[in-house]
Amino acid sequence: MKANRPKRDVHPDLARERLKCNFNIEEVTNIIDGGKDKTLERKKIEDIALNNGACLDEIPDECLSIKERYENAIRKSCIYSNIVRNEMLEITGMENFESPVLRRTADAFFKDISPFMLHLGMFVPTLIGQSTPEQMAEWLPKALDMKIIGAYAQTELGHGTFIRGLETTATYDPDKEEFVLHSPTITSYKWWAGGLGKTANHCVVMAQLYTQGECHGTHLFIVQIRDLDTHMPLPGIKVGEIGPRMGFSSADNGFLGFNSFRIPRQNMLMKHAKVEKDGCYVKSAKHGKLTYGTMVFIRVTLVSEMSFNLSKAATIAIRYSAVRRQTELRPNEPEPQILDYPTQQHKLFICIATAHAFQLTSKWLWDTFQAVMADVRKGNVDALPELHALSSCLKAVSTSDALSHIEQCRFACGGHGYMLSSNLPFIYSFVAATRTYEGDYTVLLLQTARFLVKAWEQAESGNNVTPTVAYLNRTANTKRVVWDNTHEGIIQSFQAIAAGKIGQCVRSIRDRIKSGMDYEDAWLMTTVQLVAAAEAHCRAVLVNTYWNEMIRLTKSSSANVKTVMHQLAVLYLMYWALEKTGDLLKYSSVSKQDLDDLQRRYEELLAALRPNAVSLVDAFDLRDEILHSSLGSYDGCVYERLMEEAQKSPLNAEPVNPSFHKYIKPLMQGKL
Ligand SMILES: CCCCCCCCCC/C=C\CCCCCCCCCC(=O)SCCNC(=O)CCNC(=O)[C@H](O)C(C)(C)COP(=O)(O)OP(=O)(O)OC[C@H]1O[C@@H](n2cnc3c(N)ncnc32)[C@H](O)[C@@H]1OP(=O)(O)O
Ligand SMILES: Cc1cc2nc3c(=O)[nH]c(=O)nc-3n(C[C@H](O)[C@H](O)[C@H](O)COP(=O)(O)OP(=O)(O)OC[C@H]3O[C@@H](n4cnc5c(N)ncnc54)[C@H](O)[C@@H]3O)c2cc1C
Repeated sequence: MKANRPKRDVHPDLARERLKCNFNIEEVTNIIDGGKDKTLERKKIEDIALNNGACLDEIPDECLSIKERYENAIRKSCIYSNIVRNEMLEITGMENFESPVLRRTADAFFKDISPFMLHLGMFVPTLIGQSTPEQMAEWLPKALDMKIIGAYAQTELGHGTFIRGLETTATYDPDKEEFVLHSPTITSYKWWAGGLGKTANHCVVMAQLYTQGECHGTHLFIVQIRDLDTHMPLPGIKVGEIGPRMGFSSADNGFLGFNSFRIPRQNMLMKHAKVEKDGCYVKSAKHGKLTYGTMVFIRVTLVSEMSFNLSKAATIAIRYSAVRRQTELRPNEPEPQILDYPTQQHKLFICIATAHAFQLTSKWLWDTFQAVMADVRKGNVDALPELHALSSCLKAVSTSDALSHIEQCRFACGGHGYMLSSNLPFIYSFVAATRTYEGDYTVLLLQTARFLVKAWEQAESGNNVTPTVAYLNRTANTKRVVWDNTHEGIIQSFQAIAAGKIGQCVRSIRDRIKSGMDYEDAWLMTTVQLVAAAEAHCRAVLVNTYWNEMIRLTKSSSANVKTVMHQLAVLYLMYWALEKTGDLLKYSSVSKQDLDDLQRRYEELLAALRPNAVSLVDAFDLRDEILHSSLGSYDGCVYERLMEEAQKSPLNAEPVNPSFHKYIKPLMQGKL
């Protein structure tokens, strides 16, 4: 089903906005993409995938029934994965199958989500990260060639966060050289896995491993759940879809139960531990948590995923705000564009800056991840705790911030932002899930806090700590940092806030232990503060990384690009400094006058960025097919598109709905 949309002239307000631009848009796009060559590659891939128009639906997805929506998503997933398999991977290379470009291009096909997303997003990365070379040779080509379709079934009805509490068992039977998978209770049913309900024929299952009468904790197994020909569930497998959700409507999130279901011994993913034929358990992992590797990988990728979602929301809201006019400022003057209101700029410019902050930080995080993984392959796991702490807090804070900024984008679009055709509700509900999945916000910040408390104790006793907490060596024993309103001063203040909060947590725990509590209770009573301390640490990492990366990446940029990139980074620092004035007053020497000055400079910066706002979102270079928005298209023809989308409502298919004759008329006539 293809729909041909009329080509329209660009709305004069948007055209005027674009004339005001004073920087080279392409240069900024190149910085976001990671270089000119990357931009060219992305555009080439987008052309291949999108120029055939396969992404457009005659009937909007949201007007379909649950079943039709799923079937349409599968239809498009097959078209899309064929394009990926036959054309795109040739350009990106097989090793880059999870490239953000593929992810971004997929959005043009799926306003919501593809049922294949978890196959490529988690099943394949788990095969790569957790298999032996022999297992990889067996499974990976089939998975990449879509000969098998997988899901990642870890979470159960009773446990998502506490992985050690999972109940599914995998008991080794040495006589048959098989594992017996079993779901002993209702709470042990696998629950939530994307693509598991109806699509997948295989999945990775996390289960408690039992061999020679002993439990060795959770391990990963690859399990075929459906017949490859008939697609019927195999005997011993109970599988289905979990029901309607806030978003992820077409991802057929599923449940799965095992009734003494047997799989060959070779189906345990044995990179980090194995079970010999005789049932002997051998652990080769140098770190107990390496089986959690796929989660760390996804947490790392989610930071750039948040940048992408925020850039979509910001593009929609800013283009709309340039076209929308509301309220006379003075009698008989034309109504201003709502983008001229500083309150609107306050809601929206931080979204552009945050998309940049997350994008630049995500590249740095990705490089860190790659370096740590290279060390792990050589047997050195020393940097794993820091990577876990870093990926946990950046996943938590980036998803949470993206969610609240996207909600601001919706507010910024008034009533029309509430329309599904604006795409903002889809973006919001997709991002809402990211705050929970792959580790809930609070839970992950508490993981970071464990690392920070240890680092603080090391710094306190004069030992050097790892790079991302190096600021503790400088600040752990200082009371308040001297306020300085330069960017260096603001970054140091964020580090002082983090150090101050971590130190306060350590003191609270110690005081509680002194007054008779054991360590676990003292920790538990301090968790509200610990979450705040981990968030503060994450903010310190974000402001520092964003600033340093922005300076590094604009070294050879033209003067005006340097200026606008600099303005965005300063805006980001100021926004968060003003959000955290209470903390600044507590942990720095900032005065009321300093804060008033900061507020004024922030407002001046909003005004300075105003003429470039539309061009800054143009620099995200998001094609209309990817935006899917009646409010955010490049031409700005908002009202025409809203009307066009309204016509597609199934309720408009007939002038009078049958319910009038069945119910309303009898009610009016007193005959009901
Ligand atoms: C054709 C169309 C295709 C279209 C798509 C194309 C594009 C494809 C590409 C897609 C790319 C990107 C998109 C991605 C989308 C993904 C969608 C994902 C959907 C969601 C999936 C899921 O949610 S899967 C389930 C995830 N579950 C969780 O995250 C659970 C959270 N819980 C935990 O992680 C853990 O239980 C815990 C960390 C909270 C606790 O674990 P545990 O109890 O075992 O540990 P302890 O608390 O006792 O800690 C012991 C020590 O271990 C340290 N630790 C813990 N974890 C780790 C780790 N991972 N690494 C290193 N160290 C770790 C912990 O810190 C403790 O240390 P000490 O303090 O030193 O003791
Ligand atoms: C859209 C979506 C897709 C998903 N896809 C998959 C998938 O493909 N595969 C898969 O295996 N799973 C998947 N999940 C499951 C997801 O990973 C879990 O829901 C997530 O990890 C949270 O776990 P939970 O649901 O058990 O929450 P809970 O842990 O029950 O959390 C409930 C509340 O308790 C709090 N809490 C829990 N533990 C603690 C603690 N120790 N300290 C303080 N507070 C705590 C949390 O902060 C939260 O407020 C998906 C979930 C969603 C929403």
